[in-house]
Amino acid sequence: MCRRRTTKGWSSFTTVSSSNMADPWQNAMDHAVAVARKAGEVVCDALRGDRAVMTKSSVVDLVTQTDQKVEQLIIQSVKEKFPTHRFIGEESVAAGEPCVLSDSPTWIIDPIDGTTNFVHAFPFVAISIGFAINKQVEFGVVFSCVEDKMFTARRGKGAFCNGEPLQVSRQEAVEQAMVATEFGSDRDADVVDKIFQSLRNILCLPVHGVRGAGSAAINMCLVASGCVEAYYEIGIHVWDVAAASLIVSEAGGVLMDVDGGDVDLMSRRIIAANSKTITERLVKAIVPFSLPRDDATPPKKS
Ligand SMILES: O=P([O-])([O-])O[C@@H]1[C@H](O)[C@H](O)[C@@H](O)[C@H](O)[C@H]1O
Ligand SMILES: [Mg+2]
Ligand SMILES: [Mg+2]
Repeated sequence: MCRRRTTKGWSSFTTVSSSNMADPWQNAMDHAVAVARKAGEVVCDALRGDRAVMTKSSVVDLVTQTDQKVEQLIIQSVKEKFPTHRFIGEESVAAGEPCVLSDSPTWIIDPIDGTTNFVHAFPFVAISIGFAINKQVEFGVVFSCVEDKMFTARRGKGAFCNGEPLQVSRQEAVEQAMVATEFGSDRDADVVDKIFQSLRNILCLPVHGVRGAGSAAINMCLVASGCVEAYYEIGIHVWDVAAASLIVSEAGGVLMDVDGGDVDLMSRRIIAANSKTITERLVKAIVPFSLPRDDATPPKKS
């Protein structure tokens, strides 16, 4: 109990700590968790059936009807509860919607992160839902549905997997680190050469090992869980990493651009790591290159 001075003398009042204050986005976060779980059921059901494959930007950039169906399921259910909110969804952008992150409340959705895994029934696929206001991610939900792992983070309140708190690894010696990365879906020979050059540099640091789950969001949750020290990739999109970026930072991790600058979720490049020390070692080893930004893509629809 504290005392404060009023015009009529001293009165008592109780301080309210920020952790006691009602969270204005708790409803939205609960909804994200519920709809991610429902989406996970759809994805796991589809894994047991036929999965017809279509392609997008290249013959190895895959999409299925399940990606499109799950994105619509998520967007429709959010719209019913939060009709004024905006969306950036992977498959909506592929269909011509703009990829714009304004200051308005925006849901950033990857209906299936790991579509290539999904097509091959390689059991690491996730539903990723980030929520941003004023261009800052407020909460992130990544549901690795085959593993039945629900990763969540609320800005300033920590990161969790199935309700258990997450903490990044404390290992700061890169020579004892495990690093995750992906090859992505760009098969341009120059790009592939740069990816291999980075991989060679990192293997020769040396590191204990290099892994890749086939899902950017799951790789980042592995960083948050302390199973790998770092994940990096050039070629990801904002919907791959928005939710998981908060899960990593709330678990005590670091986010950076591959050139050592500030992370920019629209830039298509990221390092997510347990520490600044490991991140800086990786910056020296990665051969950086640039791709068209997500928010530079002109909308196909007027
Ligand atoms: O297309 P998608 O399966 O949602 O997402 C892809 C996966 O996260 C993959 O691991 C990564 O290498 C690609 O860069 C992403 O685009
Ligand atoms: Mg993805
Ligand atoms: Mg996807």
